[in-house]
Amino acid sequence: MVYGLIVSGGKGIRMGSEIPKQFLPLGGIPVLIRTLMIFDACPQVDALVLVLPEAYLEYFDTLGYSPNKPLYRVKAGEERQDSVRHGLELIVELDPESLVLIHDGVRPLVSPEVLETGVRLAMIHGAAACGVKPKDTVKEMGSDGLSAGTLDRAKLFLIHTPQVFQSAQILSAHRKILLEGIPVTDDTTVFERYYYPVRLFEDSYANIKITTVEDLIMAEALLKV
Ligand SMILES: Nc1ccn([C@@H]2O[C@H](COP(=O)(O)OP(=O)(O)OP(=O)(O)O)[C@@H](O)[C@H]2O)c(=O)n1
Ligand SMILES: C[C@](O)(CO)[C@H](O)COP(=O)(O)O
Repeated sequence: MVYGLIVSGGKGIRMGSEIPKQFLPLGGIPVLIRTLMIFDACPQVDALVLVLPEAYLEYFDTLGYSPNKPLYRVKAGEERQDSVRHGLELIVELDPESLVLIHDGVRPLVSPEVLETGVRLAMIHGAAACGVKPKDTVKEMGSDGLSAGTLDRAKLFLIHTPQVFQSAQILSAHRKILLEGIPVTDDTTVFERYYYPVRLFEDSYANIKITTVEDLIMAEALLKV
């Protein structure tokens, strides 16, 4: 089995909207529903696990979308890594041999090709994640606000989601990092700490994470391309 784990349990503090950003309309359709529709239409994905804030577990029904694939709802945790772990616990209980595509619910412009490539590469290499090369020069900045060198762009990769793993391995890695008390913002960081390097592959620059108001404006524009 291949599961799509869509983490949508955040508060969207940086967006500053009344409802969490995953429920805001993008071209008339809530951000999260756009993301779910792409996973629901993906032939490589068998079932969906959706992580939601506790207060929005039932609110989801009011959005009027019922996917064709089985959809399981899971309560979010305090941080993203807790939400991911909650989803993985259910997935491993359902099928310990499965693959999982972990994806931010607030990346509604992900392409079907990236889902397909992620699954294919994870089947070959064990784990795969998409991202893009930086377009800007990247500086290090000291705590004094002064420049402290320039990083070699050729060696840098800005990581996106989906990130694809064997469900049991990534759950075990998440449990270990929790015990170590290390905070993380993405799952490749967790995986490579206890297993092996992740196969990286290029994504579209359009697969943005909707974080602040500017991102919503950009996403609206990208929908028209
Ligand atoms: N406790 C959390 C925190 C985040 N997420 C999800 O992880 C993805 C990426 O997180 P981010 O953009 O940081 O979302 P928020 O945490 O909602 O944003 P903010 O930090 O501005 O509050 C989002 O789909 C978000 O809903 C989650 O499932 N559970
Ligand atoms: C997982 C992620 O989307 C990869 O770009 C990102 O790390 C999430 O970070 P955030 O701090 O939770 O926005």
